[in-house]
Amino acid sequence: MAKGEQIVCSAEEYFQERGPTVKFSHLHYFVQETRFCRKIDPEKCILKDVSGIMRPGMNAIMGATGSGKTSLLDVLAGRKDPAGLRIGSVLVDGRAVTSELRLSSAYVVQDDILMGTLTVKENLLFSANLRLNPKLYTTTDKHSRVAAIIQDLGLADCANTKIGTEFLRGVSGGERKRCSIGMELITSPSLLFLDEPTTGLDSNTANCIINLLHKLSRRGKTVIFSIHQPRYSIFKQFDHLTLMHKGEVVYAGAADYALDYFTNLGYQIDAFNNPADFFMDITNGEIIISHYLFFCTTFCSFMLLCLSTAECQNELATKYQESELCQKVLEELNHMNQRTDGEVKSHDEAAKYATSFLYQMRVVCNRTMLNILRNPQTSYAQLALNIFFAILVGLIYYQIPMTLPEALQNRYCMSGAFFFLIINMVFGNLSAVELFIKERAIFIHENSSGYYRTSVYFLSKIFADLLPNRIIPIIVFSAIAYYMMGLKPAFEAFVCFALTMCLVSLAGVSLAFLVSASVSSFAMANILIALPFVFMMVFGGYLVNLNAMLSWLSWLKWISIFRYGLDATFINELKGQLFYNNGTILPGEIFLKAQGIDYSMWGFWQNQVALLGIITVCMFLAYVQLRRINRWK
Ligand SMILES: Nc1ncnc2c1ncn2[C@@H]1O[C@H](COP(=O)(O)OP(=O)(O)OP(=O)(O)O)[C@@H](O)[C@H]1O
Repeated sequence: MAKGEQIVCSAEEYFQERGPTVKFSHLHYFVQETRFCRKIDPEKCILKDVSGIMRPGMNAIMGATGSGKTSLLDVLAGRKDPAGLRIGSVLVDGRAVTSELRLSSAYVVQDDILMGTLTVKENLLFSANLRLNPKLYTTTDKHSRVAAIIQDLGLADCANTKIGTEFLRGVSGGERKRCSIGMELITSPSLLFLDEPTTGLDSNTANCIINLLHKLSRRGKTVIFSIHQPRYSIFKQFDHLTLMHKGEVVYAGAADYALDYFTNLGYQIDAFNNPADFFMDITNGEIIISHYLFFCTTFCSFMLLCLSTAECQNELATKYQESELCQKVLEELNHMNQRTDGEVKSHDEAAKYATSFLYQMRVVCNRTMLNILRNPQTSYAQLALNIFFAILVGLIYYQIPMTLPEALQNRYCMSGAFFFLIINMVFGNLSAVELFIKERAIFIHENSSGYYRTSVYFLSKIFADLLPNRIIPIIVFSAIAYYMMGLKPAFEAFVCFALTMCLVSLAGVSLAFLVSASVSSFAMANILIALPFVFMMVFGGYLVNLNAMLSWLSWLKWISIFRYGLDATFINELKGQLFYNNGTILPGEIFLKAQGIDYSMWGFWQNQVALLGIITVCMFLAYVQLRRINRWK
């Protein structure tokens, strides 16, 4: 397809490709439960011998909570850990589910995962920019496609409204859901999975969403979704119904035949009852086969009834498996399995992204910067905190004299200015632990849907966080504190001081990033970050004489951010300075020697190199941790 050929005015033309047929046979899915980090035996089987065929149209998966709807949907969409699928296979148009297939289909998660500070249109454009190949689609094409989707989903009125965050009221729940669906429709997928698209919406909005899906299905798409308790106007739009109970299929077939099927089994629907509610009542055991009613008149029969009701629920799955309906499906699946036996074992190649690394970098960095600009509280707070502490330190240690003993006491004694500065640099960056935790869900969703590479997300966050939240406030902090305290007047000395402060701060930040990428809760992150900071402070060599106590732990000073920061600041300040004591002049080097600090040129720069080393190692490990995040549902 040549570039530019995609400029289309109507959404209709985007959705012409016919959807695939999804066939799955004898799925047995197991999960390993854990308690106190220990595996509980035996494994839990959450899908038991589930088979079916879903063709282009509206395919609903219904069932009570915990019946296995989402699990089945995830297995079909290739989003569930394949290790749990012990028996059975899923074929999409006769092909096994690979990463490529996963990326070409659409998956709308239950909790809408959208960037709250961006408008509906900006979110859709973000998806278009990253998921449409720029070699095939011009910027105008992408804008046309976004406009068509906005029109098609009825989002025109709120196109320029922000989605909303916890601090900002944005679009309504229904508009949010439609925007989530739009994000997936950008690639005009022929196969669409939706996890409970109507949950949490009022009945009218739910109706609108289902109407929209119905419209898509009539254009040939295969729409597969899980749902519970649909009202009748929604239910009647289903083409195919899979009814689940405790991980087993109790009915799979045409939605409009389901009522006849259960009536044939002996269940009677009340007049005016909604068939969807009726089916749910049957699976929950609240409706019983009519001939059992006879026993209900006596207590004895009541006991019998209870037994038969419990049995009845398990029997539903057995009855379905024995039914002609199921036999037909199995026959068709057997036939297909024989034909595709060789093809199924095709290996899963790494998915290809629609856009290059640099292009992704540009788009993702733009969004991250926009997000920071529209949600600047953290950046403002960081800057304000640094200015406050700089003025505080400046006032406490205002114009430190060059006469002893105050000159040295105030500079480097345990309670001195430098220690205070370094502590502020390290602990002032605790907010960095939220970086990867806050957006974990959005990263997992977008990364596994093929928006961008992990490295792109990592680098964009690092650049976007480091500049506004770390480097700029620290330079401001250094300038205020340095000149208020009256430290060495040479400008180079100030530059070296500011550089040391930046490196100390970045070392603390990189450790926070590592923790942030490794855990998913703030509470855990706070515990994990406080521990190494306190250790580094204690074993930095200034609070405790390591040779006198715990000498076997003295090696910890080599990984102490505090030690490198303090050594560098002392050398920078004391080297070449003269101090006065009762008429005698003492060079700063004497004090450095007394402390055992190497004040040569390398002696100073080795601290910066060590800090850079800590930053590099922690950043690298943070990236590795981000890659290791479990993407399976
Ligand atoms: N990773 C897991 N570990 C333990 N149990 C699990 C896991 N995944 C699913 N289950 C269990 O499998 C069963 C089916 O879960 P599933 O989420 O598929 O149900 P559902 O029908 O979609 O429910 P709901 O409507 O509440 O979302 C539940 O009992 C659930 O607790």
